[in-house]
Amino acid sequence: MGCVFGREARPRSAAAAAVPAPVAEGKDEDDLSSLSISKSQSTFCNAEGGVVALESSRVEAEEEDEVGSGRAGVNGGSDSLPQRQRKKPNPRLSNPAKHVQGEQVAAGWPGWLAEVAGEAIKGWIPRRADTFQKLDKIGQGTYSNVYKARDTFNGKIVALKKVRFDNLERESVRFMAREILILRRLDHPNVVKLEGLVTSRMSCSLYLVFEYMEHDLAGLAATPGIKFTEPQVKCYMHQLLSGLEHCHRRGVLHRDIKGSNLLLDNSGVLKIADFGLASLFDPEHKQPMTSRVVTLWYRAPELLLGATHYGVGVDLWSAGCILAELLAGKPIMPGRNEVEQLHRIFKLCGSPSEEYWKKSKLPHATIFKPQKPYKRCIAETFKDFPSSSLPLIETLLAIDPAERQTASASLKSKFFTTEPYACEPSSLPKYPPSKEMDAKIRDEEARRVRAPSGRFNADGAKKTRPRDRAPRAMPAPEANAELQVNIDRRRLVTHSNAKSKSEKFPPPHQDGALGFPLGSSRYGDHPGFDLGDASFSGVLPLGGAGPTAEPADTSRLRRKKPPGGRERRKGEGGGSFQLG
Ligand SMILES: Nc1ncnc2c1ncn2[C@@H]1O[C@H](COP(=O)(O)OP(=O)(O)OP(=O)(O)O)[C@@H](O)[C@H]1O
Repeated sequence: MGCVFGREARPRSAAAAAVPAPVAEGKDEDDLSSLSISKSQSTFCNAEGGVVALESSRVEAEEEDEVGSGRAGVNGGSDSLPQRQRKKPNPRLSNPAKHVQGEQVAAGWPGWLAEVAGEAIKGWIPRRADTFQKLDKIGQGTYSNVYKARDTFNGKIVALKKVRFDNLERESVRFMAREILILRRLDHPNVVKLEGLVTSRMSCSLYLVFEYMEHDLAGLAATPGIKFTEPQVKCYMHQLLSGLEHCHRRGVLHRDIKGSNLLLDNSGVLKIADFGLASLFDPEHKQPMTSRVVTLWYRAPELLLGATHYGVGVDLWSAGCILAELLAGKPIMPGRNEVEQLHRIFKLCGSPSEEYWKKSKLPHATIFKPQKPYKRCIAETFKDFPSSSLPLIETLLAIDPAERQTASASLKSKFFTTEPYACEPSSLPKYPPSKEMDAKIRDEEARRVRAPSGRFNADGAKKTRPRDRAPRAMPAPEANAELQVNIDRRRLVTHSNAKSKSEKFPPPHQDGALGFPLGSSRYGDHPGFDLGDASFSGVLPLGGAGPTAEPADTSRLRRKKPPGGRERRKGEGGGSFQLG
């Protein structure tokens, strides 16, 4: 598909004349070989010696000034940013001047990208597409496909995340630019590294180049026969919290911590990935943010209650859910919708104190406040967990985000300082491929094998009962709710449909984990939560409650399926093929 967005910016510099037009207009976007760029542009965009290196060393110096703190307040607590960092312009809003755009186009970037996302690509040069050999499709996200590929320069295996811009809306491009800017800010062994970008002037897609990671924690945890020991859980959690500590120190909230976004390589190293929902935050200069983030099962109560000023606590809540999930062997609060999710939270963690209801002034407090308070029962529920894990779970799953520990403080907790200690990542077992996608394929395969003896739908497909399906966490229904165009679009949708927020989630029959009882955990059984409690009668408010509390983002959802139908599954599509 050719570009329909914007005009190709005319290079102004003399160097621009040396940049030939690409030859690939109209070719299949999936085919990297269709992109052709001149030799003069073939420098790898890993311009670590340029802007990235400068940024990196500056932030590093700032990070050293940081003092890890104690509590994660609703606006980031004491995990605050140093003064110098705060003075930087908001990269979400700034874009280089026109002459810089011209230079970027001269360097090989497409005009549509330089025009809208100039700040994100600043100092980088696009990598030639034909220097990668695509090997396999390894993942599918809400707005991207992820491929395993070989870098033909050095033979290194990488992951290429292809972001499509089907209709090339500026806001979608800006949104992706935010992810790139955030990734460029981060540099830590437990955070996935953006190694470069691949694009062409005419193609309407962009490839993000990442180091390749063999597994993700959700896939691994769902692999039959894999049970994590206490030292292994400590090892994963230590890495997760170290990565989060780094993100938070650099002013980044991830806002979608869950197992499938925690990637693992064959040496046992865990890296936080998928910064598509991440946001920059500055506790000193509060900006309202959307509360419609984080996959439901890992979503903090303040978000469910509509908070628009929140901080690092939202990621730490998710980390608490993951810790308990790793020990329990299954998700601990698999709610079907926001009402049920909040109910599960209150039943396990207790309902908020009167003081919290008063001080927090959360938008949905009046709707969700239970008629009678719930008592906290984490210790009883998880009585068979290792005892040193309980204080950490207690603090990470604190209802009041001000009482939730920061990542830095969590890393100093008894959980990590008492025996048995975390094992070394390199001592973790070597697992077969185990992405969440592999787990889904395995489930589908198992269903297919069972199909002959089962009942069939009218269309001949085997009916599946909820308990046949593997648990699957529902992603946040929106991604870029802070972007005005999406806010406006959602307002329109809201007013025309007048649907409740929960209706935007996949209906119950699409979710395999519904009513999943909390039983038979690795560390003993704990009761499922009875949801038939008359004292909790939350009704979700209708949309239109304000710009940051709107229903599903349509642009991100729309991108979920590529035009033209069925996705190739892992292993399909003919093995290795040369791209260039
Ligand atoms: N560096 C990597 N190495 C290997 N696999 C990866 C890598 N990055 C992503 N993947 C795989 O691709 C999947 C989708 O990637 P990612 O989560 O970044 O995309 P997304 O479109 O932002 O997804 P989501 O819908 O979850 O927001 C991941 O769950 C993972 O299995």
